[in-house]
Amino acid sequence: MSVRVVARIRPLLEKELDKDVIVHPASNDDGKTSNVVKIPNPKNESEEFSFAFNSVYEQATSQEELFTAEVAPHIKSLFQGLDVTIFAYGVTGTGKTHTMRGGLKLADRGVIPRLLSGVYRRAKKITKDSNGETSVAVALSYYEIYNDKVFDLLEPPEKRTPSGLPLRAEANGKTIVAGLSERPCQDVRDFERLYIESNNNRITAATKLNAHSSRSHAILRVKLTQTTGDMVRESTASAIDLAGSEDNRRTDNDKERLVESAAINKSLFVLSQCIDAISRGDRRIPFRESKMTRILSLGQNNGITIMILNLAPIRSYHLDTLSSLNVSSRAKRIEVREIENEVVYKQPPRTNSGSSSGIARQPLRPLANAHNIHSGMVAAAKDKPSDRPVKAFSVYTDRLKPLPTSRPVANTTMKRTSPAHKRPSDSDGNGRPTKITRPEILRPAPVSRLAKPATLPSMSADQIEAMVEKKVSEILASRTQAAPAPPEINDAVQKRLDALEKRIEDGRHDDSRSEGLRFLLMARQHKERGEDASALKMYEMALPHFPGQARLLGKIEKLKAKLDTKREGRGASPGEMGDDVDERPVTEKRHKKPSRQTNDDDYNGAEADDDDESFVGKGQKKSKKTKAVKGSSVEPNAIEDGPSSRSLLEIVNSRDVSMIMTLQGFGPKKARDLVDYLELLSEGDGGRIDSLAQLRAVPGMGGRTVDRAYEGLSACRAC
Ligand SMILES: Nc1ncnc2c1ncn2[C@@H]1O[C@H](COP(=O)(O)OP(=O)(O)OP(=O)(O)O)[C@@H](O)[C@H]1O
Repeated sequence: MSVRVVARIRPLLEKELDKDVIVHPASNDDGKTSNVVKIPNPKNESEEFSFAFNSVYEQATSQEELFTAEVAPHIKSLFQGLDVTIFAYGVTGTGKTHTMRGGLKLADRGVIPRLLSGVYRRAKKITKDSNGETSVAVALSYYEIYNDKVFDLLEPPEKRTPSGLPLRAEANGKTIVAGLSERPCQDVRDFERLYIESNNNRITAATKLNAHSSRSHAILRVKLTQTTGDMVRESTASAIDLAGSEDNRRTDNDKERLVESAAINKSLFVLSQCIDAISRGDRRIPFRESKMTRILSLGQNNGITIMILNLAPIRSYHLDTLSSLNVSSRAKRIEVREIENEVVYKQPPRTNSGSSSGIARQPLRPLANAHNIHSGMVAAAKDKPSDRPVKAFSVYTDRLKPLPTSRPVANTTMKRTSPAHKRPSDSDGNGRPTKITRPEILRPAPVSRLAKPATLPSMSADQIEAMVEKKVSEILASRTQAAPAPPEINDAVQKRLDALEKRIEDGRHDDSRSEGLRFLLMARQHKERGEDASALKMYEMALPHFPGQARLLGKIEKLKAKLDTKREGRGASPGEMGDDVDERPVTEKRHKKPSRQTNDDDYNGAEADDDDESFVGKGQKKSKKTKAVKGSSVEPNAIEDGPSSRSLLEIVNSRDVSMIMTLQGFGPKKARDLVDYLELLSEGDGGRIDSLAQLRAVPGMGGRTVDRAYEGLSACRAC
């Protein structure tokens, strides 16, 4: 099934009462809320963009209504052995913490306390119905990712180490936090005490945009262990309150807040890149570029995933809201394998006779390694398809078109024709919203609070679902074939990188060494992707941790020479250097004499069996490199084909003003002018810009702007 994405629009806050409300759910003809969120086009207020979700919850939706509709149905699945992930996403101050945690009053309790109440209630029932044969144990872990470091929230802050806890990939593909504590929790009271206590350990601060802004991503992991005789099954519910993205032009953040904000924005940027890459069908998904995305592992985790997009309804959030609508509407296309966790036996494993349901099963593992356990009773129930959660695709989905040749068509018919017949479409294949002429008079807020799934009269939901799934598979398959393969890291190299990462995360090094090894790891990853300038930057950042290390110095010199040759060969500005753009940190560092003699053990341990040339798949790449160093005519297409160029052109061709404004050097005017130009183009030859050269030639653009935008993206990839 795909990730279920629902939007929740928060009510106006007291201080906002005179503000202009611009975000609202579309209404069906019967006056009920549809699954579409509408927001004006910032450059033409007479038009509205529409974004379709699996459900939309308007301002007056209560905590209970949201929980009952979106989370409660999955508690049963959790007990059937499926992992459930619920996460709140949105700009700062839009209600993520309110949704996930909520207030202390009964009616204000958010998803997390309600989830726990539901879990205990069901556990009690299961134990009672089985006459005590099945027991259910609940254990909690709770941690935050702050400035890309993981801290245990069940431990007091003074116990934190500055580098935080390491992540580790398990053999079953799950990413876990090594050394995280886990506390058994007997009942709701036990949970509430622990939860309130540990929330005090979470880092929040007052910002201009939110008086209690979460400065970290908080992840609560509820582990359920069901035991019946010698059979045990574990499943996990993860509830994640992401920190909100913030536009620092609006925050007046001080230095500390800015550092936090940069870490938050970077991880959310990586998340959006992951979502884009998955929805494009890319082979490489940049999960590893932030801890939050590694842990979330969107589309990699089995089970059920629900994304709650929190939205503020007012104008001051306009561009930020558009941007998060864009990202989240793409997330709907992410497929998650719905695999139940395996029954494990306390005694030597027996043959699993009950696995004929066609569900992909994981092999039996000994209890010590068991992650996911299931009671016999529940296992028996898995054959009943009716117990499975409702599929997210059931009625609404994006109207998918192949990327990105299509351009959005102004949809003027949707406004008044029966929405039951017209599938509201939020986007073209690129997640771009459909423009809809704005009604002259806005309808009053819909009477119904909860969005009901739309129905199509002539086809059953199953038929539609099958049709949509088929279409999606076809499109993804054709994209995979058509899309230029992103630079891939070959298996052998990936293994080495993983080994190095494991070594770092084993934590056998002091902080400085670990930090140095991390930079080496990143350097190698960049180098593998052909991003030499970024690799150089990382090697240079590793240098202070391995002072005087001759081979490291050698690598740095080699890379510098390579980049210099390229630059001279091309006679181009740094912005034209593709991923090899010169983004070196302060040069003095490089020439500084090392202050102490190095102990090279760690460095050699990390780099041991490979020098620059042998590291990368030997022979064939080597010849490419030689060419690259020598050639002035080398790779004129490397810039155009590089990942940063592709991202830049993709953002430009999205014609999304808010997205374009995220590019370095693009203010609102430049972004709007560019979109206008693209609109003009589309009347002629397709309306796309296919190369940086073409972008530079756009009237009023200027080569420098393109270079700056390019550099900004390259730096983002490097940071
Ligand atoms: N549905 C709602 N009903 C009533 N108040 C709400 C609702 N959603 C949010 N609020 C209020 O809006 C304010 C901001 O909400 P909250 O702190 O949850 O935002 P956030 O998205 O978690 O922000 P950040 O990312 O900065 O942590 C709070 O005062 C909260 O009580």
